[in-house]
Amino acid sequence: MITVDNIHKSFGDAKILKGISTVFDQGKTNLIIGQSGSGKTVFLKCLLGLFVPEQGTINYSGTNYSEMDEDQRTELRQSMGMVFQGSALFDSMTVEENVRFPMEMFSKKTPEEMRDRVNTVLARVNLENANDKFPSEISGGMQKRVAIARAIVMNPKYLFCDEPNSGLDPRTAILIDNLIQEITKEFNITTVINTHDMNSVMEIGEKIVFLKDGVKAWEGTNQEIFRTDNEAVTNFVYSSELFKKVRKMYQEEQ
Ligand SMILES: Nc1ncnc2c1ncn2[C@@H]1O[C@H](COP(=O)(O)OP(=O)(O)OP(=O)(O)O)[C@@H](O)[C@H]1O
Repeated sequence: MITVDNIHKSFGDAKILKGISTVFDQGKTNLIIGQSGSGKTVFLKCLLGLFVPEQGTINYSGTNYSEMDEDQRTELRQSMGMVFQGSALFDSMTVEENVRFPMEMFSKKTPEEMRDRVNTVLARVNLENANDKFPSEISGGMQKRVAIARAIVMNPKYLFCDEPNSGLDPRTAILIDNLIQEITKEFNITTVINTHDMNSVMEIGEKIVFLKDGVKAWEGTNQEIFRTDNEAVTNFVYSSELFKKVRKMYQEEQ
C-alpha cells in the first residue's frame, strides 16, 4: 500500500503537483488519468522516488520515504518493478538477457537460479520459447510481455506502469491490461498505472485518480466514473462519442 499525503512538486516557479493526497491499495490496479500536462508522469516519478516532493509525504507499507535511511531506500527501490512507455527493452540483448538484467544487477542468484526464474516469469506472461529472440524479432505486444516479465522478475511489492498500452492495437492492449491485473492479484502487488486509455479505465480501473492541473480533481472506481457528475471528469471521459454512448447506456440501466 502507498499512502500519499499532500505532496507538492515544483520546477522553478512552475507548480506542477499542488497538494495531492490518495491511497493506492495492495492487490489492486490503481490508475492515474488526466489530460496531457496534468502532472501524471511527475506524480509517478515522485512515487518511484525519482523526484522528491518539496512538501508532503509518501508512505510505502507504512514507512515514510523521507524518514528512510539509504539502506531502506535501496531495499525499497529493489521492491519496485517498472514497465516503461514503449517497453524500453535493450535492443542488443535477447529476451532472456533483458529479463535477467535486474537479477544480475541486484541479486546474488546463481546462473541456474536466474535461468529458472527467467523461465518462470516468461511462462507467466505466456512467452515460453522466446528466450533467444531479440526485441526486433517479436511483436509490440510480445515486447510488452517481456517488459512485464522483467518488471516482476525480482518479485516486486510495487509495480509502476507508464502508458503500458501505448502503440498497441485495442485487442492486444486489453490483453496486456488483463495480464497486469492478473499479476497484481496473483502476487498481491500495489500497481499504479499512468494511462490515457479509456478502455483501460473501463477494464481494470479498480481505483482511479483523476488529475487536473496538478490537483486531484476526482477519485473513484470504474463503476463510479461513468456515473459521476463531476464536470472535469465528464469533460475528460466523454470527449469521445463512443463514451458518450456508454454513459447513456449506464444512465438508462439505472
Ligand atoms: N523535469 C522537469 N523539469 C521541468 N518541468 C517539468 C519536468 N517534468 C515535467 N515538467 C512539467 O510538468 C508538467 C506536467 O508534466 P507531466 O509529464 O507530468 O504531464 P503528463 O500528465 O504526464 O502528460 P502526458 O500525458 O503528455 O505525458 C508539464 O508542464 C511539464 O513541462
